[in-house]
Amino acid sequence: MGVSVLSKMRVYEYAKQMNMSSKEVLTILERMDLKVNNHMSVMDEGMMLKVQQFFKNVKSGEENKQKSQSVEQKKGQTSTMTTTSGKKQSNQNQTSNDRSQQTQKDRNKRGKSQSRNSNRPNNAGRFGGKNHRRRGDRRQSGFVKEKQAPVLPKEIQVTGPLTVGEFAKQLRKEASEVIRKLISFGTMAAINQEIDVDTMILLGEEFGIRVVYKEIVDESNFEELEEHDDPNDLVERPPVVTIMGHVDHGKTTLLDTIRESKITSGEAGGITQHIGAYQIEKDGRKITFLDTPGHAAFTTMRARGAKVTDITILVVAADDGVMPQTIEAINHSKAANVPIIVAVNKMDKPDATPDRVMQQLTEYGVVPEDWGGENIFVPISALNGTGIDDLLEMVLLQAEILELKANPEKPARGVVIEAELDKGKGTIGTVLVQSGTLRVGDAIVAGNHFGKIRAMINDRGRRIKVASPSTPVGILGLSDVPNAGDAFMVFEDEKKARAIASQRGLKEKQAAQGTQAKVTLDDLFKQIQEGEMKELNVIIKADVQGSAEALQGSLEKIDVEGVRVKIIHSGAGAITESDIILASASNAIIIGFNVRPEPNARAMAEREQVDVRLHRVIYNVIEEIESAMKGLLDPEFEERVIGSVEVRQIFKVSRVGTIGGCYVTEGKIVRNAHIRLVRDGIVIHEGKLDTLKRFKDDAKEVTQGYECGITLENYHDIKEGDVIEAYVIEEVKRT
Ligand SMILES: Nc1nc2c(ncn2[C@@H]2O[C@H](COP(=O)(O)OP(=O)(O)OP(=O)(O)O)[C@@H](O)[C@H]2O)c(=O)[nH]1
Repeated sequence: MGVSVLSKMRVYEYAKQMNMSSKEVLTILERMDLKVNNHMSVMDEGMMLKVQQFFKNVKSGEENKQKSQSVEQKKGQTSTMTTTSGKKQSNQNQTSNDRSQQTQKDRNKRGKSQSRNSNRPNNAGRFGGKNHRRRGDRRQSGFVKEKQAPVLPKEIQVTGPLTVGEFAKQLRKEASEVIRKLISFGTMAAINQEIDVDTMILLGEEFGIRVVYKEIVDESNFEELEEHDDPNDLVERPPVVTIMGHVDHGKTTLLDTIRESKITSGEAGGITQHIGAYQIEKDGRKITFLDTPGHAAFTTMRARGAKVTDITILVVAADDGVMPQTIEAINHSKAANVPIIVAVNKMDKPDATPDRVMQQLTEYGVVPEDWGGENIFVPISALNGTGIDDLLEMVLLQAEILELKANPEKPARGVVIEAELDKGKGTIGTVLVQSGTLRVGDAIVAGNHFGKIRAMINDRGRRIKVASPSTPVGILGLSDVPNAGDAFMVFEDEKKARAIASQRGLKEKQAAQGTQAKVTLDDLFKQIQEGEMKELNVIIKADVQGSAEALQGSLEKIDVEGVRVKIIHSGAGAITESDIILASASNAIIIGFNVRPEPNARAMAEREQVDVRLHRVIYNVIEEIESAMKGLLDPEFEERVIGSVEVRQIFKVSRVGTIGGCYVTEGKIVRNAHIRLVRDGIVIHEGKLDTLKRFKDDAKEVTQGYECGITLENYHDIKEGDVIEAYVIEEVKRT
């Protein structure tokens, strides 16, 4: 840098000389672990040099990245003269360019003079006057070298994190300017480092440019869409309650009692319609109950990603206490983060012992408030109705704590509770509206199906026209039957709904197809030729992470006539069942590098027809895959595993070495077999047997279920628990 430095300077002086704020300099010093107290602290020459070096690094990084761009710019400067060195000059330029349109001659003239201007190592134009020239000089030679000042955008849109360089480009600013602003925020970032949207918005404000975050929305994936509501639009919504508990503890009786005693006001006399959920009113406030007792429905919904329940009522019979399904219900609720209210039922029975229930439940983390816990316990009798009012009050209290809210002023979204095909009416589905308001006539997608809502009925069998958040409602008009737990959403019209539904159907089909056609190296060439294969999915399992990475690097370079290898998973360790599941689900082959499949994984690979290739030399893996892609895979020999033995004891004998006391767990082991020694799923030695003995005698082979003594040729590091796999090499006749 061309800045003249004294051997010592105070931070603020140095900052001034560098045309920076003291805070910026302090931030840099702090990040570089150069301790100073404040702007009055003294910096020595070493410190100054380090700060300068930092800027040099920033600048060289930026220059490398923008090299090609700057070449272009230079070209532009000499040919069209529209690029200048400062904002004001840019404006002047603009005017002169306007004027220059008069004659070609004029343009050429001005061009020459401006070309000289913009190549001068001086930024005078930026500060618009002689007085600032010195300062401009310093800037130029020191930190920010502004080559251009294009018209700045008023607003830019970003869709996610960007690197400093990319963001600067969008702002039409130099990256170094952005870096400098970041430093003033106390953040040190290099040109290639990513910055998040919030930071971009802040930076934008600093530059006077509005940064707007624009979400890329895949509407066909609507269950993943997050709700963004203005808090002012949110209104209270009724809680949605699921009743769970052990068999015969009184779930159905409780659901019936509640329904009969507390039907929504104004609807008395209606005939109960089973639609999978119902709503009651207590003290003018509503509660929605899912009508399918037990945790099966709860879990099915959750497995499909739906979060429906706000509160669980756990029914425990006071005469029976905590039973297996009580515990399951607790675990399901906890896993879903749903608060539990305990209804201690059958209190009318003489042998009811509620204290015992409370005591038992504490063992599972469900503790009454009186005992310092956070669960509400309500003694009830579902049969004769005592305690039901208290229970409902507690539900409302819990709902209040949860502050359940939704925005009713938008198209509805929610979950399918149940659906079936009615011969006369077509698909009848019950949906729970979770946000927005559902209306007759709405175009809707539920699961992979679409439709226009022809009619809606409530849990009293009455026709209704609108359904607000937390309302369960039966709908008519879907093209087909969706699954319980499927998400639904309203779209602007039926055409859009149809398109979204078909997109979702296609996605599902593709996902399902992926699990069917299994790729193997043997038929790879055929599939490539038929144009079915553009990418070979591969899972790598290796003895150590390093070799997995090396193999990954080599395989990713393979390109045979446009077909490439895609590594979908790689890791260290034995090939496990979950590797096989992944391979099967994603139509991949597995490469084991110095590792073996676990016994269960081996069986599963056979069942799932997953091609598992085992190797010890990277080159061989690459060759095998390349050959398979070219249709040249035609090995004349193939290994066949004949048996597996487990080392159960170790004997060290001088002059003989280490003898493994073994047990044949699978197949047989023969004296002249090839072997590999496997420890924790990893091949640690490959070679041949030296001796194979039954008791004291040499044996030619030992079969499954028998013990034997084994020594290996030139290898003595056998350990208890090792597995010795025996195989033979056989000639393969290919058709
Ligand atoms: N005495 C008494 N009996 C009750 C009470 N609640 C339920 N019962 C009886 O207990 C038995 C089982 O009740 P259900 O409501 O069917 O129990 P559930 O939990 O729904 O049972 P499953 O549907 O089999 O899981 C029935 O005979 C009910 O009449 C109660 O508060 N007191």
